[in-house]
Amino acid sequence: MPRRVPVVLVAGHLGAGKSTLVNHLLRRADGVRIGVVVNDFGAIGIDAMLVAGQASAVTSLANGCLCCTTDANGLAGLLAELTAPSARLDLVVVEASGLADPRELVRLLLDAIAGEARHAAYGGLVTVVDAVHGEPDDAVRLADLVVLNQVDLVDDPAPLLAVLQAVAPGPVLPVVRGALDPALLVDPPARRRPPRSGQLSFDALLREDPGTEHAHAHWDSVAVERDAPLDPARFAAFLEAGPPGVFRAKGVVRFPGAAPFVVQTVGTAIRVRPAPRSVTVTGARLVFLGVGLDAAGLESAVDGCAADPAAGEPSLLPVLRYEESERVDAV
Ligand SMILES: Nc1nc2c(ncn2[C@@H]2O[C@H](COP(=O)(O)OP(=O)(O)OP(=O)(O)O)[C@@H](O)[C@H]2O)c(=O)[nH]1
Repeated sequence: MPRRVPVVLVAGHLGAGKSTLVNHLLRRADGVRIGVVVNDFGAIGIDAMLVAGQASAVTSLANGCLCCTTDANGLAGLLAELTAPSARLDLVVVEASGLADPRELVRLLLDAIAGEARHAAYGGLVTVVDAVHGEPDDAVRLADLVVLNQVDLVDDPAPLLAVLQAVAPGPVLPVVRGALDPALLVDPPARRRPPRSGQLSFDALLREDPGTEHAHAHWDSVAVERDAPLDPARFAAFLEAGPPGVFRAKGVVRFPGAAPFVVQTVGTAIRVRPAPRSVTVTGARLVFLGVGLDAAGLESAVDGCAADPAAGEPSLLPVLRYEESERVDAV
């Protein structure tokens, strides 16, 4: 059955390192098939990438500029194609022009998902900030993930990091040369197989060359499992608040008197759907992915969502308002 393909928006000022980050994702895709929408083909060296098989699909908007696309048509049609099951992509990355208004971009993406691009899912707004000139702006305030790039060019990135952390709703990840791990954005596909012994894949060969790439910046994942069911209102409030440091979360959860649900979040964008019948969980099985995660804090926050056995069967409405249509499987 087809699944939804996350679409990630990459925003940031001119020269912040957006193309460098997209390049890194492509080089280090490690089996994740990435489609890219760019304004400027030159910046990424797309032709070379297609020849080398690094980019699975690369395209640009007809008028060449995402920030000038006011109708969802240009973007929605493009995303519908890239996320169609026949395109067999795992992730689509849209690199915005440095001039694009991030709020407008997110609106365009959500309109596209609600309309023509029905196999797409919101994959998050990733805002690239350069450590030399960066400052908190709208793109930071809206970001699901802030990538603080070019930290090699400053003596101490800590003061700007603290400022960004204070205003950004999600995590801030300090990196050099856009070294963001695609696995933070999307789960690596199950079809990926290790290369046969004695033979390096193209991805692996690229990784072998220490001159081409920096290692991914460090991020965390925390798994929390509980046997008892959760309270829908408490759990929804926990997700809506955006647990500190979490970029995305996924898992299965059971509420009193109901069959289990699959839950996925990116920032505070929440999606739930009934779990397949094969899923047997009495409480919660959740994984949180982010930066600087506090495992004990997340565990106690999930404990705080426990249902009160004496309270009977609570209403599922606080959770069901995030239920997605049945048209396609979730990611
Ligand atoms: N020293 C250093 N240079 C970097 C880093 N990241 C990117 N650069 C360089 O910074 C310049 C700008 O990077 P780009 O990736 O083109 O920036 P961009 O945000 O795509 O720029 P526009 O497309 O003009 O908006 C390039 O020369 C990169 O090689 C970094 O972490 N450290």
